Amino acid sequence: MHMHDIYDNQGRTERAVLVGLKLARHDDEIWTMAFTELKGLVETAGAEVVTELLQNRDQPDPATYIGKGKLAELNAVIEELNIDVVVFDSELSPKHVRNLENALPCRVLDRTQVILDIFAMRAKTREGKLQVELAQLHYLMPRLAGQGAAMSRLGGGIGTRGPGETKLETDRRHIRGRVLELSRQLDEVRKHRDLHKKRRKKQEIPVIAFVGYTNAGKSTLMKAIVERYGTGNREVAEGRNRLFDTLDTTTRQVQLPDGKTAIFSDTVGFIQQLPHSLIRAFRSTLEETAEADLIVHVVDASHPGFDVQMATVYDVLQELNVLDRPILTVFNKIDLVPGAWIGNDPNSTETVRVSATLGDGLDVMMEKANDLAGVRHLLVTVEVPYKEAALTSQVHREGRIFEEEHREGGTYLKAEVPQRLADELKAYFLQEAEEVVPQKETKKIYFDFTTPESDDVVH
Ligand SMILES: Nc1nc2c(ncn2[C@@H]2O[C@H](COP(=O)(O)OP(=O)(O)OP(=O)(O)O)[C@@H](O)[C@H]2O)c(=O)[nH]1
Ligand SMILES: [Mg+2]
Repeated sequence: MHMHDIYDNQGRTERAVLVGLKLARHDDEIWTMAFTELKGLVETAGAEVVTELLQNRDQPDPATYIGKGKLAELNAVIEELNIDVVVFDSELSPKHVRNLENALPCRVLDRTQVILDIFAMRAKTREGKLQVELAQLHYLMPRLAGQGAAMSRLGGGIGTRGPGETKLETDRRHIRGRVLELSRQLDEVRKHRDLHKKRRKKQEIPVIAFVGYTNAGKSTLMKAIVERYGTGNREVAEGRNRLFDTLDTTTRQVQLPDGKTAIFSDTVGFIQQLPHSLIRAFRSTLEETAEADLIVHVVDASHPGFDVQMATVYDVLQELNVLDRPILTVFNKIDLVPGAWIGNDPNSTETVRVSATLGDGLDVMMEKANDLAGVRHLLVTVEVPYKEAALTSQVHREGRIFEEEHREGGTYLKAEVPQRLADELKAYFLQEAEEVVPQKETKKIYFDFTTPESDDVVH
């Protein structure tokens, strides 16, 4: 059971008006981007945005979100333009919803409901569907009073008009029961997945997770990589130019440049003010990221607000507590902005520029991913014969050298090297190699895309 709020019963495209409230504390650029994004979301959900209404205020009106005058104006617009649904630009409080529904002759939605609706349309797997329904119920619960209409859509069997106190209680109990049931079913689905995960861990296969803003190109990149380097199932759905195209996690096996197998995973994209009920419900999907050995942060470098989008992604990653992982930032869609200055990402371990559609930069990306994805490093103490000079210079290139001496039998080295190189050096070990435990530090969220530096210019 899903709420397809945007469609009416006849399946006719609904006519929507967007209402934006710009508060004194809002940053101009970020606010405008979020509002433009809301338009995209409403269209993605299938409605036609007929017009927009904006208001500047210090604070939202405590009763009706927008002021009384604006509300009157909105009423006139609804009448005149034959509007079916009003969409407000942020998450409305239960009180706002109640008052606005009473004051307006059409349906009232907020940004969160639109996102929930898109998720409901997209969910394909059992887990995805359960998660969306759970998020919808979490959103609905505190807003039950006055949402008789919403309840009838959601519950079906429940009476249509409310909110008599008794009915409200029945609704609450019904929803609570459903929440419990959904949580139980989700637990079951997840248990299965955990089994898979354990097996993977045992085989020491590194997991590389794509994260990024919605529409950044994660799926397109996944497809390009799997086509080139995939082993096993190479089917990946085509990326599409629409918001929240991907909801369910796809994982595929890929061969890294050093020959080792890795698992790449593509999952749901992020957005500003990702509804909290959704983060809660999708926590386990998002937490897959927490299991990853490497996080690949895909950025749409051609988007004018890509820095804001990056900050949003880092906010979510911080909430998921995964900023201690190595991060490879991939500036994608570079074909659309050739020569543009892009900037650095102080949060990432490495940066690379690619075009997923043209395939540019993928090999460099794979090499960097290879180096960052949990490749075990070992501290070796060796004496390499002089005739093996190539090996010595390889240690210089790939390792970190702590001691070096030219001895009679060869070059004495104490160095930290990748597992693969340690294997090659095995014959010359003077003592057992030691495992190097990677240092994990929590990074600070910090951005500065304002001052171009000469070596950051893309040629
Ligand atoms: N020009 C250009 N377009 C790209 C590139 N990579 C992706 N796109 C386009 O960007 C749009 C979004 O791509 P997706 O791969 O679906 O994006 P996503 O990050 O998976 O999006 P969600 O699943 O919604 O989070 C599609 O229309 C792609 O064709 C690129 O390198 N260059
Ligand atoms: Mg996708």
